[in-house]
Amino acid sequence: MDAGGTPPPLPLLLLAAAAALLGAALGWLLLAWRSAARPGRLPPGSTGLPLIGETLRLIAAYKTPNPEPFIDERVARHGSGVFTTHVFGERTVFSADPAFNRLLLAAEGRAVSCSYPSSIATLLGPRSLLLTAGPAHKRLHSLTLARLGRPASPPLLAHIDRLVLATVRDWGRPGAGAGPAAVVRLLDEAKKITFNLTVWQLVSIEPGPWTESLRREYVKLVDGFFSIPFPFAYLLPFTAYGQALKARKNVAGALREVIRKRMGEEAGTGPGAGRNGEKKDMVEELLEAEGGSFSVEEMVDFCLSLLVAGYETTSVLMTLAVKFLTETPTALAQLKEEHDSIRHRKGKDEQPLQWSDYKSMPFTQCVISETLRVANLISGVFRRANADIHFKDYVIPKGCRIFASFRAVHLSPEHYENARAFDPWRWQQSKKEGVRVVGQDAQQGGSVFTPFGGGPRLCPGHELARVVVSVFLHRLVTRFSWEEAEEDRVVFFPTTRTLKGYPIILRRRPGWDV
Ligand code: HEM
Repeated sequence: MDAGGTPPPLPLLLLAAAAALLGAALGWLLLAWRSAARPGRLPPGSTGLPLIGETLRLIAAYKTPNPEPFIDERVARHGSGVFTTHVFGERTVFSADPAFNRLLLAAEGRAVSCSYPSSIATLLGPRSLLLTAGPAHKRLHSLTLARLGRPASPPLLAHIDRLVLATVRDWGRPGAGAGPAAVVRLLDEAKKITFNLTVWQLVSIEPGPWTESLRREYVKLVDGFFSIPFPFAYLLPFTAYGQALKARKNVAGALREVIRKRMGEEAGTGPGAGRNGEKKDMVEELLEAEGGSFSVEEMVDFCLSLLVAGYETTSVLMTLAVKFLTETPTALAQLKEEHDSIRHRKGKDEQPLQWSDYKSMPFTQCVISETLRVANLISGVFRRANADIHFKDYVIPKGCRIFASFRAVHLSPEHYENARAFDPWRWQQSKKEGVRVVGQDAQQGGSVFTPFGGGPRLCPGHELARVVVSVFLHRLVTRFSWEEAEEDRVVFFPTTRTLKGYPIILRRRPGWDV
């Protein structure tokens, strides 16, 4: 204001605003330059535009068929596999460096903690395994591993086989398609299998009207993870997030009812009612764990986190394995040979698969590893620094968000020859060289190849996912040949999947009628 109290003229205000904006932009540039130039400081980088940072560039890259340049260009520009950017409202250190990723995974719960946006945390529930930390996380994680880490258990393998067979038999039914051919959207079928399997593992309920109605609600809940969490969304049931909150309530309610009923039954039968002392499902495991100290709400959140964690990932893995095989006929032929020989050994009838059969699928394992490497279903994990982290010449300050990109490592020519091609035979080579290639492995293969993460949060479903996909491929390739019903492509935003769910035309193979 001037001495007379009259407001300054408009051009002056505009000038002042322009000066303020210029000042802010200069300050921004200076910060970005400082972060790029000073050793012993933040990793080099650019934080992009004020507020939105590089979010739009990241999203634009992931909306193309080839998102790699977003990371490639920054790694090349800054000459470092660890760089600073600003995405989704926050400054974030991005890591494309396997050594730093390894350090971050191992430091979970100490120097770093996993971090989810509050909108996702609300949908998961406060006691979800994905959100708990410290000793509570440790006991929940080992309980999960104890249950899921034994896919070799005969009842589980037999059940997976039964479930897959029931689904593929449906495809063979007259009416499922024209004549001997049926059109199926593979991703939808894979999701049905995955969901029904998880429900069975949790509460021993077979597919039927109850599981179908649970699944309908569950799908709305999962949609909420990728929607905009408007404030007071619970008052806005027409928004996707509002619907997801309502669906969460319904799914939790259905699980709560089953758990309460089981608590009543358990009180009548006493502990250890399962076969040979083996617990029949996850709820039985929880009811008896730690002297029965888990509350109903803890069990509900726990079951929900297992439903969420394995659903999309395993179903997309199944779908993309088939897509990549279809596009690589020599690999498909080799895979068929492997599975036909198992079937011939067992006879043509529907003898269930056994653990020894699973163990005689070495090429299938190569196909699964390669699909995981190329597809990067979990492209990386977010962590938050609990303390200043020193790596090379850099210091990542306490409180900073960090993204460990598995995708950048898996698709880097520095770590894999011809890294962007689907080549399942590369894993045969690595086996010859004595490199084991599963998640946690401390040897070379494991430290670079981390589709299932690592450290204290290593995916407890990693072996189970492999078994499910192997059984699925076995039943698919021994019974059917197929072709794409229409062109489909892999998309990466908001998650990796195929755009149309991969519709295929299936034909029963002669002599292997369903
Ligand atoms: C292709 C399939 C799968 C992939 C690629 C995958 C990947 C991952 C990754 C990368 C993590 C680590 C997250 C982090 O460090 O923050 C994780 C955690 C987890 N996964 Fe999986 N997963 C798959 C299948 C499954 C299945 C089938 C289940 C169970 C039914 C499962 C249950 C979990 C759980 C409960 C966690 C959380 C562990 C914790 O926070 O302690 N996953 N998964």
